[in-house]
Amino acid sequence: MTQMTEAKKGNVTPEMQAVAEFERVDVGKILNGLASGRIVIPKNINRDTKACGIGQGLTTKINANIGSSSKIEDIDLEIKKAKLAVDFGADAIMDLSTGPKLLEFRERIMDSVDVAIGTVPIYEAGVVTLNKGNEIIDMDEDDIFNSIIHQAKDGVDFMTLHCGINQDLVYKLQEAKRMMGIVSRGGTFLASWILHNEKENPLYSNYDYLLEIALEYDITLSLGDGLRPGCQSDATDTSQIQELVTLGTLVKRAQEAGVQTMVEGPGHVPLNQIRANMEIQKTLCHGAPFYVLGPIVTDLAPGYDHITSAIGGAIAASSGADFLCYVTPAEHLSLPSLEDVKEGVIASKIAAQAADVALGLDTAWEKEVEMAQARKNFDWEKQFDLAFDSVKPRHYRNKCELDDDEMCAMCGEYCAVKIAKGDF
Ligand SMILES: C[C@H]1O[C@@H](n2cnc3c(N)ncnc32)[C@H](O)[C@@H]1O
Ligand SMILES: Cc1ncc(COP(=O)(O)O)c(N)n1
Ligand code: MET
Ligand code: SF4
Ligand SMILES: [Zn+2]
Repeated sequence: MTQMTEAKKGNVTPEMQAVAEFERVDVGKILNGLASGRIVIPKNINRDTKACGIGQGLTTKINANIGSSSKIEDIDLEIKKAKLAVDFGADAIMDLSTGPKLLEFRERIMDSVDVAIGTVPIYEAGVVTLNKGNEIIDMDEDDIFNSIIHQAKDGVDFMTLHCGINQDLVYKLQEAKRMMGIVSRGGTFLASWILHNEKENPLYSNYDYLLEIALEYDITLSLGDGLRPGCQSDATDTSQIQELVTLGTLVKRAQEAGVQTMVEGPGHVPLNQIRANMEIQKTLCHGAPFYVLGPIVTDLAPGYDHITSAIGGAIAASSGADFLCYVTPAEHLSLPSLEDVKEGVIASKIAAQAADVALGLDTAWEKEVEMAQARKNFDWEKQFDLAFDSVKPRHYRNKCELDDDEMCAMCGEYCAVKIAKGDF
């Protein structure tokens, strides 16, 4: 049973009901969205995950990535990051750990938050192989599928699976002479495996087996973009689009099988190409929810990539993307700190809300109206309460002590809002 197979039968699950109430839409809309593959609710049958709908007509959701790397492995810090991200409004957490203790990390992280948890099982397959003293290219098909099954049993709700990066596309990429080659970690694991073993990507050749596993546990597939562009000049190139065409065929097979499916997208994309990218994805991928990383709209701001991504994310979500993967100020430089996680989540929340306002969603507009009323009424506590970050604005407000609540230190006595209040 999956949320999708139930929806196809016309059965409303408690998760569909919860999503409808949260979004304040008719449950029939959620049912139809799930049945047609335009909405997903990532929730493994083995996990008590808070229901969260992602897709057409729903508010834009955001994901925060956390996890260890081979250079930094601190479980308590990663758990703090996961909790902080959820406190600041992350709808999902991806554990992207690749440190030697990744198995223990995933278990502890899954226990510490109740939002949907995503992973990239090929990382586990790779790290387990390395831990045995072998190279990543020595993985066999069983290693890959065993990681997927193991994580499915453990309750992982959605999985990034780079099913579209097949042998043909890897050879074509060698001819294409891209500026940045491959920047996807899972994508490089598989591409180098394909080249060295001269074999087809098992996630592509054994896709039907993958669908069987997903169906059994209700794993939401997040079809990975192994060939996403890693710089502005690689965006929307032949390799990226060829992979998307392949992903479109895989989406259709998953939807027919009753497996919930999203598609992952770029990456690094010039602002003027974002809308077209979203439209092409929706068309080629049969309306499946689109989960984008950024997009980063200029590569000249390392240290500020939460901003380059929020700009791209706002355009993306207002033109069709449904799920934004946060990017932190540490992107391209290091593992994020707690402060970086907070900034990444807030930047994504800004992008999501900006898009939802542009899309005319009632729930988004109501909050905007409430904030305007609080500003007009000089209700500072209400403003802090409505803010994505309630600490920072309070700190600014308190920097200058004022004996009058009806102004701030910007205009002081000449506060326009105060002067206008009686007359307008
Ligand atoms: C694909 C995306 O995942 C991010 N990413 C990869 N590994 C981690 C990690 N351990 N913690 C946080 N983010 C990570 C990259 O920075 C990129 O933005
Ligand atoms: C939106 C999105 N895209 C991709 C990945 C996986 O990362 P990678 O492809 O580098 O393994 C991810 N976690 N989220
Ligand atoms: C180019 S470094 C890898 C992560 C990167 N930001 C990306 O687009 O996927
Ligand atoms: S430069 Fe850093 S972020 Fe980019 S792929 Fe290499 S290790 Fe990952
Ligand atoms: Zn990048």
